[in-house]
Amino acid sequence: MTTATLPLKIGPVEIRNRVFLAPMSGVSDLPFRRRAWEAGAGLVVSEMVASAELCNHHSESRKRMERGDLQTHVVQLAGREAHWMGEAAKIAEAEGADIVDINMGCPAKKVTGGYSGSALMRDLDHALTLIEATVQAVKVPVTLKMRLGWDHNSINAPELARRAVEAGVQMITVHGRTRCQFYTGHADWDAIRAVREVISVPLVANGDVGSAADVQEIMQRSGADAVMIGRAAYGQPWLAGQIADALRGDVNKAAPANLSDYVLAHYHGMLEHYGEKTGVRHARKHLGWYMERHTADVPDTVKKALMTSGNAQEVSTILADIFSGVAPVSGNKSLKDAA
Ligand SMILES: Cc1cc2nc3c(=O)[nH]c(=O)nc-3n(C[C@H](O)[C@H](O)[C@H](O)COP(=O)(O)O)c2cc1C
Repeated sequence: MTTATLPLKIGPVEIRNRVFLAPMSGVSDLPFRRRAWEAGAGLVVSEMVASAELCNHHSESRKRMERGDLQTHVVQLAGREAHWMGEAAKIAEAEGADIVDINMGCPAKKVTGGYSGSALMRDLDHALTLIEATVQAVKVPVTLKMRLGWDHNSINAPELARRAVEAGVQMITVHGRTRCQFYTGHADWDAIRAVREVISVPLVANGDVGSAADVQEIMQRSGADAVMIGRAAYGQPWLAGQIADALRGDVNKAAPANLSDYVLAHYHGMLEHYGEKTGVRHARKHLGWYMERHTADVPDTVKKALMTSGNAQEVSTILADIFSGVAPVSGNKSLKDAA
């Protein structure tokens, strides 16, 4: 038993344990979050939703923030203008968000080029206008996810976290890399502690966590209250729940007993969520990750058929073939983006 298995409160929201699934654009859609939640993740967070697009009725933005039957729903917003952040937060709250999270960590040029995501860490006064607008717009708790800073010469996560909490933010997540590192090197778990020292609201540590031992170590080194897991969950959406089980000393109930049924259910969940045409394409990266993680000897011709077929029935048949009798492998490595 470690603190990672204890419940946590964010405002009025009860969080059942402290091992969370990270928001991942193009990955943590509703079908994936549902899998992670059912396996016992303490919290799951939507893909980032662009605030201006959401306000301008983009159907894709709505889809990214669907709640489905999730018990606790966190919608992450990205943006660069206070007005749109406030308006988008109101929409998210009206659509059932229990928590609104703000993204100040995304390093993608498409996002930072628009002065949102981690680019906001270069101008904290401006970042604060977005935070204040979001906090003032909604009654639900607002949380914030960030990196350590823009680069190693500008580590300002502690200052941003302190100012955000003063403005009313109720939980801070820190990915232990700078924006300029993108995903290179190793996340600096010790550096997150500087944020711990200036805030008393829950702190979530993130970056390169893939096992129960990692969870214990990052919490100990950073002083964080909880942990967020991203890429290590590729091909094993149950990972956060499995780690929470392990830390509780429970028999592992999170990993699927039958991988073939599990992958097929995830696949059909994606087809239902996106519609068949988009779903077939969107599912490919997940199917690639399942294969990479759990199978060793799938012939290239079969892989190719799986990754190129536009026929959902054909793909289902191949999947049943590949995964029947295969036992899930618990791995702690972060797989590369297949997309
Ligand atoms: C494909 C991908 C998409 C991501 N999308 C988001 C996002 O929408 N919002 C966000 O705050 N972070 C996003 N991240 C960052 C992750 O939440 C996390 O901070 C990062 O991957 C480090 O954690 P990890 O080492 O456990 O993967 C994304 C990361 C990846 C790999």
